[in-house]
Amino acid sequence: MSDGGPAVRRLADWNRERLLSLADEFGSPLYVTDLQRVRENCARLLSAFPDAHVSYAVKAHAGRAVLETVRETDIDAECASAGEVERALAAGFPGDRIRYTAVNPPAADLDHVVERWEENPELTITVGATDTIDRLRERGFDGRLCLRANPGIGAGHHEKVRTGAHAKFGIPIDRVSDLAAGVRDEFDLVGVHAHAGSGISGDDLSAHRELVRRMGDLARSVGDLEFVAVGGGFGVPYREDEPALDLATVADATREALGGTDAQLAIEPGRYVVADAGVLLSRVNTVKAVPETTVVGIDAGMTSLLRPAMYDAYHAISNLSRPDTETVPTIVAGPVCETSDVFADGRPLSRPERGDLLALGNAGAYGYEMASTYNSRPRPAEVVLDGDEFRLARRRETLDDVTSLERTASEHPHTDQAPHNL
Ligand SMILES: Cc1ncc(COP(=O)(O)O)c(C=O)c1O
Ligand SMILES: N[C@@H](CCCC[NH3+])C(=O)O
Repeated sequence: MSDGGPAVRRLADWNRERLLSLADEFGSPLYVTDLQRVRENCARLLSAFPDAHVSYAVKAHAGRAVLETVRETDIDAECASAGEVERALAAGFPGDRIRYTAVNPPAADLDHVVERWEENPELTITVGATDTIDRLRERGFDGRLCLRANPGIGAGHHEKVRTGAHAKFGIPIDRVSDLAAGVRDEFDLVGVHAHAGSGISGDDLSAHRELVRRMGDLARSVGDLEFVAVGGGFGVPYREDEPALDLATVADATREALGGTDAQLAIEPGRYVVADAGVLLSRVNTVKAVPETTVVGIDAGMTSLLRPAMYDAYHAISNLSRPDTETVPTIVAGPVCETSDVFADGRPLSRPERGDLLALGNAGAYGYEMASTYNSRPRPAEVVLDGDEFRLARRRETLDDVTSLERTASEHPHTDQAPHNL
């Protein structure tokens, strides 16, 4: 199998001098995304799953440069909202390479996606509730439909990302066959779908296997389907000593669990494509010695990278400014007024000093995408690398951007005394 590049890319594999100079030029906090690594990750997926249909879960990183890079491979786009569909189209994905997975979709999303479907009739819509089918019907949609099952099995790195057993997602799997028979005349029923969750590790593929087995059974019971999608969720090593997921093993386990079916296997990884293609650079502004540790205050916070605050997620951190000095235990914390705005506690770091530049690894997936402007903090900029070239891909947000939606009472006087004001 041609693996398309080394399977693990650790923080130490990034070019330190290059990152230092990018932060000097573009400021911090700064996301840096390496498109060549995105390509390598896509190539590894395609070679491990040569017979599968592969879509990229756009939610992991929806930046234009990443989407264009993925589009140039044979990987399609799996979108979670009208906005993501719009971004996929703008990045050049044709409609037949876009799958929209609707989760309790707001009316505006359905209006928009159905409008796009009218122009791109090969676009596929995946639904996880009969309400969504009714609402699509009301809008005149009769195109490619996929039914999302709730398989009753969740997996993932944290309970908040285990979707497969949560009632929010999908139609209970034992009802899907009947529903499929009922909607076949009206829609072009092309597939069934499920997703266990995000961050499945190679140590335990049992949940993944069981989900795929149930989906194989479902595909056989529904019959006459183009594809059976078993979601994404392939994990990457966040800790320095964690091994990489062995994709060949996952692919073998998936094929074996699926069993014989005419429906093509479909997968939709997000994290695997972009996580190790991105780092977040952040400058130290405060160094405070406290009993037994040193608090290192940095200019990135939970508003730049939410994962540690939300999931207690681990991201490798390195002091790029002092690669060779002895380490001290530290607490690395952001500028947001929340106790959870801490990236690491007890982490050894090369003696940090004010002005040093830190890098946080594996920030390419669910990094910028989950950033916010809480505490009125502008979101970081993003630079993309491609070989020796680099360019600004998303400019830094400004304070004017953050306040731009504000309207004063004199600009928008509100005279409506209706009950909804109460
Ligand atoms: C339906 C669906 N597909 C794919 C993904 C991508 O997951 P991951 O980034 O873990 O591969 C997600 C996110 O968990 C998802 O909800
Ligand atoms: N945002 C999550 C992944 C969940 C993806 C959405 N289903 C994470 O950072 O790990």
